[in-house]
Amino acid sequence: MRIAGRHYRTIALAADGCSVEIIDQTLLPFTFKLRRLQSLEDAAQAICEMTVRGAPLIGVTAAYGVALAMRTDPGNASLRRAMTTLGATRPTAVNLHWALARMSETLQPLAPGARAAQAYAEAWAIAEEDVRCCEMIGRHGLKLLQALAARSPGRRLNVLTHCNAGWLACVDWGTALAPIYAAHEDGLPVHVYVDETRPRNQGAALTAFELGAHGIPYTLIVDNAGGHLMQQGQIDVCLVGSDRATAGGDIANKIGTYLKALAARDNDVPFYVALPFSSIDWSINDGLAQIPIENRPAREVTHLAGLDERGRRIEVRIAPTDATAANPAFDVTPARLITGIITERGVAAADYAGLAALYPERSEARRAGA
Ligand SMILES: CSC[C@@H](O)[C@@H](O)C(=O)COP(=O)(O)O
Repeated sequence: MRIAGRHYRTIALAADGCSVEIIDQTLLPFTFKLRRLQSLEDAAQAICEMTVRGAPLIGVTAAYGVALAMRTDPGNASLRRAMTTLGATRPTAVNLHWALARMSETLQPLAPGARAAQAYAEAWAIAEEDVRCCEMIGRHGLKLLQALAARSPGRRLNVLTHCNAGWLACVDWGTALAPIYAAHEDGLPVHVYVDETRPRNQGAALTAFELGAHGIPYTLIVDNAGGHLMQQGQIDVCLVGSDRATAGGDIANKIGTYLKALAARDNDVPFYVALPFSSIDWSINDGLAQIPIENRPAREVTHLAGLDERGRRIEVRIAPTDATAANPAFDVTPARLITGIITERGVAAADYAGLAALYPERSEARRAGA
C-alpha cells in the first residue's frame, strides 16, 4: 500500500534491527504516524488498545511481541510469560493464538541463546506468509468479481463491506479488500459501500482512508443503510473479513456482520467471506456456541471520538450520563448464510467438506485428533 508515494506495511522491523514499527491506527484517518514497539509490554498494549487491530495483524504483532521478549530474556519463564501476556490481549481473532502456538513450537526446543534470532526470523516469516496469502485471496476473489461484473457490462460493480478488512487489518493488501484492489488494478469499475461500523468506526476511519489512498471510489454509509440498499438493488455482492472461522464454515466478524448476511440472503445478494488459513479454527464446529466474543468498554458506545472545528481530537458523550450500554465487539454469521469463503487456496463452500477439500492436511490432522 502506498501513502503519499511511499510503500508501507502495517508492521515491520525498525531500522535499529530490533524494535518493531507499526502504524498507530487510533490516530487515523487524521494523522498517519508510525510508532515503535520496544518490549513485550509495548506489543501487548498495542493489541489491547487497538493501536494495531485486524485478525492477521494481531497475529503478526503477537509474534513480534514474543521476539521482543526473547531479546530481553530468552529463558523458559520469559517465553511462558510472553505467551500468557499476549494470549490474554484479545479473545476473538484466532490468528493471535495460531501465531503464538507457532512461535512456541519453534522456540521451545531451542537453547535459550538461539531463541531471539529465531523468534525474529519466525515473526518475519509469519508476516511474509500473510502478505502472500492476502495477495492470493485477491487473485481468487478477483475471478468472482469479474464474473459478477460480466452480468451487467458497463455498469459499476457495487460491493458492500463491513469494518476494516484491508491492508490495515493485515500486513499488506487485506483480506476482503484484496479482491477489490485486484479488481481496480484489472480495470473493473468497482465501487465500495463502506459501513461506518459503530462503535469504533473502523469503516469510516480506516476503510475509507485506505480506499481513498488507493483511488478506489467508495461511499460511506451508516451501518443500518445496507439492508435498504440491498432492497433497492444497489449492492451486487457483500465481501467481509473474519476473525475466526470454524471447521464447519461459521464465521465471527465485527458486530453487525450477521445482520448484513441476513439482509443479503433475503435479497439474493451473494455474501462472501475472505480469510487466510490462519483464521480457521479447526478445533471447533459450532461458531455460536464456541467462538469467544470480546466484550469491550461501554464508553465506546456512549461516546464518540473525532476532531472538533479546530482540528483537536475530542470525545463527546451521546447518551445520558447514567445510560447502561453493552458492547459485544463481534458476532457470528452461520455457514448457511455464506455464499463462499475466499482463501489463499481458492474459494470454498462454507462447510466442512468445502474447507477440508482446500486444506486436506488439516482435515487429516483433525481425523488423527491433532
Ligand atoms: C482481516 S480482517 C477481519 C477482521 O479482523 C475485521 O473485519 C475485524 O472484525 C477487525 O476487528 P477489530 O476489532 O478492528 O480488530
